[in-house]
Amino acid sequence: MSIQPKSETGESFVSMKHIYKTFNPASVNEVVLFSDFNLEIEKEQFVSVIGSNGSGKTTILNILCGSIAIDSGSVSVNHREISRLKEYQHSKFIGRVFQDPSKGTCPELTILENMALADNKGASFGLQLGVNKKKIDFYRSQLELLKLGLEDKLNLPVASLSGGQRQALALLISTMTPIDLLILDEHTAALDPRSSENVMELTERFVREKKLTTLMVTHNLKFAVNYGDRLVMMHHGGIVVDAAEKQKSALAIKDLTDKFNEISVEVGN
Ligand SMILES: Nc1ncnc2c1ncn2[C@@H]1O[C@H](COP(=O)(O)OP(=O)(O)OP(=O)(O)O)[C@@H](O)[C@H]1O
Repeated sequence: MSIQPKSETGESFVSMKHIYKTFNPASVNEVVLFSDFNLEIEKEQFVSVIGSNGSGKTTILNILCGSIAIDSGSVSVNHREISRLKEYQHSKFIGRVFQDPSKGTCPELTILENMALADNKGASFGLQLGVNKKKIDFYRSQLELLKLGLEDKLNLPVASLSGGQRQALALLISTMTPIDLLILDEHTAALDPRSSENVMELTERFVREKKLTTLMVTHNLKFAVNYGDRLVMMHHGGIVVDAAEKQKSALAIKDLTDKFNEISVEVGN
């Protein structure tokens, strides 16, 4: 796979520059997390992020999604500064799949209703079922991509699906409309080993077929090594390993466990 070059301005597709972030400043609970943190991601690159507990992985995702404000620095996606946008505005161009399978979908709604909601980016779905056969056919064809037989269960409430099926549906829903960035927030961590393998394989297929720029946080070293084009390891708000292409292909889980012994990262789920 070829990674798209930087734009004419030399800026990467996703860019976090000179980020400073302190939680609870000037209090006993003060946490100085980022002091001049930088991360650049090229278009269509699939980056896995691993790291010690509290190293700042989730905060990076929250900053990109607008749920945490930075103290200073700049954040751009698709060459547009986004750090001052409201959180809801981010969902128009960023898809996020969470660890908790109940977060990406509305359990009490059917598969069809969930897809219609996502298709309208959360606006009242007002789907006129009788006249909107074209849309339903489209949703069915999208569900076929999952190879889980859900295309024949459109009217089933999402609550009755397994965790793995829900995560697959959440992945589909978050990438059904065009997005600039896909964020995977430990999205296999709550699944059994077999389901997490299946969701990971589906993730890889979607990322490649839909040419998605992707940032995945995981505690699963095997997934970080086996999937993606680049592996970033974090510790104490900084990047301690950044391996891409040949360097990443040469990485073995043992190299990472050795490196991780000192920063105690769980291996596997
Ligand atoms: N909203 C918040 N308020 C106060 N402190 C926060 C907040 N969010 C994160 N932190 C602190 O920032 C640090 C980094 O947290 P973060 O959740 O980003 O780490 P992480 O690398 O995702 O950790 P883990 O692997 O344990 O999920 C932690 O010390 C955490 O307590």
